[in-house]
Amino acid sequence: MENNTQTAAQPPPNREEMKGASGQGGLTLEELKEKMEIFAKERDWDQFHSPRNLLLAMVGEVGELSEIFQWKGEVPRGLPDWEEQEKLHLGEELSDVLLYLVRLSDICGIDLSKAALRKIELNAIKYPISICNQKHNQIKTSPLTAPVATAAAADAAATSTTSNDNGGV
Ligand SMILES: Nc1ccn([C@H]2C[C@H](O)[C@@H](COP(=O)(O)OP(=O)(O)OP(=O)(O)O)O2)c(=O)n1
Repeated sequence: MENNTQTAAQPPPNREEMKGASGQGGLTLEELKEKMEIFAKERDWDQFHSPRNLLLAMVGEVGELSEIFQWKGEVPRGLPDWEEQEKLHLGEELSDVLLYLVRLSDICGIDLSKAALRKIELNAIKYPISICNQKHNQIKTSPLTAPVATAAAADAAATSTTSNDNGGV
């Protein structure tokens, strides 16, 4: 998605208008799911929202999200040097990815809230705090020697049933 904020005929909704049914200024996944369902129904776009189409649309939006960071090098957390307009654009692309993900989950009959909570629990089992902290401390105190053997042992303990592809934890 290109930055729609410059071409939109309507002014953007204010904070009150953007509040969800929860009234907290934040939407639940369930509320997002319902909004996407209504959005598609009103336009008779249900017919296009097949699993494959939604997946491809989401991947396309991930590409657009990536373009924002492309060639920038690493950027500090909070993006302190970015213009407000760039951050607005980033929010739009993040939202496109989220909205397609929510819609894809719904169309596939997956309860995304439940699935995500379950996955967090699985992650915690796979990567126990004690082992992760132990490994980080070892790396901090002796970067060139001890970690090699002990980290391998920690990996083996943490990944006894599944592969460890988390990029270094
Ligand atoms: N068949 C469609 C088309 C769009 N959308 C919604 C979900 C996304 O949030 C947004 C995507 O709209 P566009 O396809 O127009 O993509 P962009 O907003 O990225 O615009 P562009 O591709 O012109 O940059 O609209 C949808 O639900 N179903």
